[in-house]
Amino acid sequence: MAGFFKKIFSFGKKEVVEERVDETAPLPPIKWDQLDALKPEADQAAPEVLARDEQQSVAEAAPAREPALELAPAPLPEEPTPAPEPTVPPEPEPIVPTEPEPLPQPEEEPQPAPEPEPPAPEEVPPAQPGPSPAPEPAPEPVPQEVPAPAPAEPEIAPSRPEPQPEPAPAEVPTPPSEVPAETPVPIEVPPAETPSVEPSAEAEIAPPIRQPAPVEPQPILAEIAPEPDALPSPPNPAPAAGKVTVSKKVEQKAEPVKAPEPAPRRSWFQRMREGLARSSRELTGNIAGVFTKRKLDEETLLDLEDVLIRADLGVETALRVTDSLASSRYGRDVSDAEVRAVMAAEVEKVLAPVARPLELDLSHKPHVVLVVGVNGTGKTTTIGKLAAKLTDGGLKVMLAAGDTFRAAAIEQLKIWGERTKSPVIATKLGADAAGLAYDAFEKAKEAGSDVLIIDTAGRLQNKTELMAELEKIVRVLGKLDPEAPHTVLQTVDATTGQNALNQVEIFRNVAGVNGLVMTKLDGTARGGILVAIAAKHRLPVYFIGVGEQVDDLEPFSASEFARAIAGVA
Ligand SMILES: Nc1nc2c(ncn2[C@@H]2O[C@H](COP(=O)(O)OP(=O)(O)OP(=O)(O)O)[C@@H](O)[C@H]2O)c(=O)[nH]1
Repeated sequence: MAGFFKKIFSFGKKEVVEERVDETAPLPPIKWDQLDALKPEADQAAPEVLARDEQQSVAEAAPAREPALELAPAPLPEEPTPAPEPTVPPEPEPIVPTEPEPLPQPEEEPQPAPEPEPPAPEEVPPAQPGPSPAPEPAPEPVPQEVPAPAPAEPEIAPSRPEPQPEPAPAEVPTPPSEVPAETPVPIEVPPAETPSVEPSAEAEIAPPIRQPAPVEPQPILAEIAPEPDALPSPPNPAPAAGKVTVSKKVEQKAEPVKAPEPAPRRSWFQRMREGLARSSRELTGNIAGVFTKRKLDEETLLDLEDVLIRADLGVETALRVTDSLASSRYGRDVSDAEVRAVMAAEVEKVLAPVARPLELDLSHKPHVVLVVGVNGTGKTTTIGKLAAKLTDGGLKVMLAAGDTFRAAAIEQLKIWGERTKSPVIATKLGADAAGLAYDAFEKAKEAGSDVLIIDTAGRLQNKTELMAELEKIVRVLGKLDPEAPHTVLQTVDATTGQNALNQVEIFRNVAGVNGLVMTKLDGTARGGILVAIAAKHRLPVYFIGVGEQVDDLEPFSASEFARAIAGVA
């Protein structure tokens, strides 16, 4: 003590602070009376508050002790030091026993709590200043200012129930944005008053906290909204699926059928040239490649020979062209145009003998035309086209459905008969074709027909049966007229290439073919095969087919075909 007073008088106020730390052991007597007067309630509630604080949260207990420490400084130098001492021991003591206690405490307090709750809404206006958490710690640390905090304590209770009613109904619908504003309030409120209000307050406070939950159903409604949007959409797919798609398909199928109808406006020569354009482009292009800045020598001649053979013109025609070039232009510069001109001339020479018009001997009543050829080469179509020409020329025509193996072939011929106003003789499917030909010949005689055109099957799958059938037809017709059939036409599909040569060979031997119709010259790159067939078989080529329409059958012209395939104007 002596040292203590010495330092006070000698060093003054500054050193007083240092001495407090040094002399902690001996302390002046504490005026407990004054302290009790200052905080009558706090003394008793102190252990309870500590228990609450520890149980509820450490953060809450902290402010409760701080006021106790602040109470000590009130007596200035003497009290500050003792303050921490008494407060420190009570803290650990209540911790253990209070753990079970806090549970009953909230139960006891809630009973008085409900009482202030009802008045709470009435005191709402005054409570607003009170609800601030500040007053709660204030009463304990500042007993001198008791008047101000003292009333605040009773107000705190009502003020806390106040936020409860506020969030309950009114704030729930409000957006979650209000929740953060309220969150600070519940954080400060719970320490002292929550126990009394917890049962009801939590139940009521929960809703605002659960506000996001009620908000969630709203987005659910929003999700439901798009569904009804999908409902109105059905009207769109309905017309789209029912009308648009179907109409498109129909139009796509109808357009190509309607397209060929206006085709007749182009001349057959134009269609032939267009059809042979592929053959011509390939051929002339290759020729130009051979004769680009090159003199005519053995090598160029061999190259040209290869080009012509690959164009299906045949070896004979190719040699004719190269021999012609070598005899007149060997060793000289030759342009591709000159080569194409020579080629056109030589091809025309090959075709000219076979390019002959179809002659009908009407002394025969009827003149019998037997049409043969491999399936799909255009027999039935060619018969229809030919019947149209004959009927247009005033001739009386009868048709015979000799292809008894295909119902479609019979029906197709009947259609052509209706178009050309020509009667069609047909029998049941699978009947003897020779017997049908015999009956048709008799009926044509009886009807006084000028021409009888007989369709036949073209099944090369069974060549023996095919040959037997064709031979039988010819034999039966000969019984009625030794010279019948007077004309045997074979349809040759230009797209078949070299195989067409073999087909002509077969049918010529079996049926005595004496004339050809080259079909499908429109749009093929293998038109040169006609030259090869003409050169090899030397059979008359009466017509060429340049389309599927009734007027797409044209007389064959050697010069026009030669110029078209050679690319010569
Ligand atoms: N582009 C084009 N198509 C043709 C020509 N000639 C026939 N056609 C088509 O070729 C297909 C076959 O013709 P058809 O007359 O049935 O041939 P077919 O030899 O009678 O065939 P089968 O009845 O099976 O023996 C059909 O779709 C015809 O329209 C033609 O010159 N040019």
